[in-house]
Amino acid sequence: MIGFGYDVHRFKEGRPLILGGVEIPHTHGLDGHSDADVLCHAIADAVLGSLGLPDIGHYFPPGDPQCLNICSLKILEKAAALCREQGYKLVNIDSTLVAEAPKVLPHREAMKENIGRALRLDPARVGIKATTNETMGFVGRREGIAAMAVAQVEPTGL
Ligand SMILES: Nc1ccn([C@@H]2O[C@H](COP(=O)(O)O)[C@@H](O)[C@H]2O)c(=O)n1
Ligand SMILES: C[C@@]1(CO)OP(=O)(O)OP(=O)(O)OC[C@H]1O
Repeated sequence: MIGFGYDVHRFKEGRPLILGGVEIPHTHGLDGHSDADVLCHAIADAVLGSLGLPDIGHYFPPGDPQCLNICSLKILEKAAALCREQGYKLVNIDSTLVAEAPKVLPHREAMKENIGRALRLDPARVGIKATTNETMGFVGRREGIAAMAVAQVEPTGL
């Protein structure tokens, strides 16, 4: 079974930029109630979607004081735990970050390690790609970063 996830967060000055659990040096971070890790959020929704479960807002309600600045790797840990509880295991993840800046690919290996650890998945099975939006739209105007992800799961018995 497969699932798809999409998320977007707006840039905000004075916040750290966290992507895939890695703090990436940049002029702006992303705004959010959590750590605003747009990549982890998209991947979590892809995992939850593959199982037909509700999205991350159901498990981590927006505005919930317990979610304030939460490390989004914890959200991935929860999604992976739900997957195991349902009798499924993750096969692989693929994802794309859409950001005009900064360059994120230099941090790819560190992000893969973090995400693999949180999901209990071999980092070699965590795909992370990046593209600019060629200066078009809100991403092109450097207003924020978007992320898309797919997840594949299969029954544990296979
Ligand atoms: N935020 C980004 C965007 C892109 N990259 C890398 O640059 C390559 C070229 O991107 P274009 O949008 O100009 O085609 C892309 O394939 C990525 O390898 C990046 O690291 N960070
Ligand atoms: C995880 C949550 C918790 O507030 O994080 P946010 O930073 O609000 O991010 P968003 O992707 O807008 O919604 C998901 C929320 O459930």
